[in-house]
Amino acid sequence: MSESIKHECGIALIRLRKPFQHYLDKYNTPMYGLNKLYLMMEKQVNRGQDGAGVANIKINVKPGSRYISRYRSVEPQAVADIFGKINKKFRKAQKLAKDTKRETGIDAVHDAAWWQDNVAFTGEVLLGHLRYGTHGQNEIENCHPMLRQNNWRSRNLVMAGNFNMTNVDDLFDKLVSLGQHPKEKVDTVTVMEKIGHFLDEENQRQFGKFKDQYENPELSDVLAANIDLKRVLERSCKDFDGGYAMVGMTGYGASFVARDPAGIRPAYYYMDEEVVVVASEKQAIKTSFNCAYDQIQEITPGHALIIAMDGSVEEVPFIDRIEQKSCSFERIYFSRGSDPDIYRERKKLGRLLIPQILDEVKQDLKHTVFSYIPNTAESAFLGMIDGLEDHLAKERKQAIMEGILFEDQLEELLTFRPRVEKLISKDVKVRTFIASDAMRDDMVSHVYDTTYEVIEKNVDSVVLIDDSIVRGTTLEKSILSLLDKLSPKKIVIVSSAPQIRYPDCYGIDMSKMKEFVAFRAALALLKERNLEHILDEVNLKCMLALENGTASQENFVKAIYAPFTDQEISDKIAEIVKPKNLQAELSIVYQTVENLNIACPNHLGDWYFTGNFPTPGGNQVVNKSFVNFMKGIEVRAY
Ligand SMILES: NC(=O)CC[C@H](N)C(=O)O
Repeated sequence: MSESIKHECGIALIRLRKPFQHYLDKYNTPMYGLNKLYLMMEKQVNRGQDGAGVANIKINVKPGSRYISRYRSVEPQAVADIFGKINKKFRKAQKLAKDTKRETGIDAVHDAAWWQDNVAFTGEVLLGHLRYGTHGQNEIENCHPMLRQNNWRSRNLVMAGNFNMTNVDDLFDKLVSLGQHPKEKVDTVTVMEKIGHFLDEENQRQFGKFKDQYENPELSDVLAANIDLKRVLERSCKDFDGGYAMVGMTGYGASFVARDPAGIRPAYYYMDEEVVVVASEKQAIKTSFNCAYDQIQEITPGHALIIAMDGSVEEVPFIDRIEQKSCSFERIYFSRGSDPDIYRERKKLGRLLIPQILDEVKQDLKHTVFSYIPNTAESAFLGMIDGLEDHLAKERKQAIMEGILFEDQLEELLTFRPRVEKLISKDVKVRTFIASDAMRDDMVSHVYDTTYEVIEKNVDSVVLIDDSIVRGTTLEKSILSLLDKLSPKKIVIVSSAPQIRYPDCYGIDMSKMKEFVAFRAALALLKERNLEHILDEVNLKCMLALENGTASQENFVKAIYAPFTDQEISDKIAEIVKPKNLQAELSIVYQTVENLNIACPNHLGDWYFTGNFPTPGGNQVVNKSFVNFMKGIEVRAY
């Protein structure tokens, strides 16, 4: 994407199912799990750049030894920073292990017990998280995994998630009404405290059951063997409204990953005899464990994958499912495009745009050059070119069938290829020099480089595909002017995603209406057509509904867009982003929602395009977001 919508988060969980000695013997390193975790995290840095964190639990430790380790970082290269520290620790430990051998004769280097007794991060359960915050600042305290500690092993909880709750304020109030005094309002803490509260209760319940049968020191193991995590999740998550893939590790080594009932946020898992792993993206699992794609399963929405202390696994329902609406933005943009399904879907998105594009260039392929915004739009671009080839094949077939061609015409018809050029490349280095003064816009325009001399001036049209257009600022401030320097007759900007009209509230940090160029277009059209009273009407409805607690029943903001066709909004967007001195004609083509649903049939969550929120809390957020806009308040609406 030429302008980034803010990313979300990524999770990675590994459970080593065999004794630690197995990995030490087989892979000849005490860092087998850590190395895999590192890989899974590096393969998901696309999901969050604010910070990262890892935590580790050792399952069999004597009282008095540490069994939870954690590192977090908000450095620019957070994952490398964390693993750099861990590696340093292990280098030191290797040395210590060799010294131990020399001094005592014990072969510490190859002894799992030695490693687990002496070195942190040698536990069997490993959790990694990449963060792009939707709540709270980008600070180390807000980085996951978060800890809820207790002297009872089975009451400890370590949590991380890719999530956003629409009702986190209500959840917080509930904690207070339970008599708690939370030390923070950060959403991860709130969610963890909620789950932690019911974990405590479950501990108490089991304690009550067994306290007469066992001596207290034995109870720790008895509790661990009997805690019912499904029950804990059922009780704690029932009033969550949001999108989530929440990972929890307990102090005794059992872990879980709970996925929201509409399957909004992604979560995949793989297991074999050695490991159980969970990640936000299939590709991270595939590359890290070299398994086959069909061995990687999706966690069923409304279900939790529970990995018991003994390494056994079950996938259990913990909340009633609602209509599945998995986030389509994962497919369009967020997730890595090297996942074969996502790659195919992105190509299809490009291909489905062909009829609209041909209309824009009046079928004149001889004078049209196709290109793309580098990186993320590449697959959609390839699909678009496939679509053009199909279109040409059809034309050839028709002409041949009609049989009215002269030899030179036939020659031309058979040899014609779509004109594909790389017109724009990204010059990443320029970014670091961007200053916050009057030079900024000029500097921004140099983040991209253009290729000259491939466009026939004032004759050719340029079709440029991007994966989405949120604010339109990069188009306005750099891309359009750059393209215009090539002097095309017309510029057609194509978005492989539909118009972004509504905020997200399920994990993507995109919550302010004013930021969306589609919203600005609707505002401009309302003004032009003397329909501005609609703004006040919607505002009143939203405010009333928010006041009397019915705001989650309906998305009133849809009325803002209702008077206009998609085309009218697209045309207005083109006007808004058009730099004043642009010579070329400009139009913008957006994917239709119907075609998006065709291209990504298993990811029908499209609330940011349609306003159809999958949970009631979504309506509440969009209504509030609108009221905030009208009041001129620039805060997140959840
Ligand atoms: N994008 C996310 O999933 C963010 C997780 C969580 N809401 C946070 O802000 O830390």
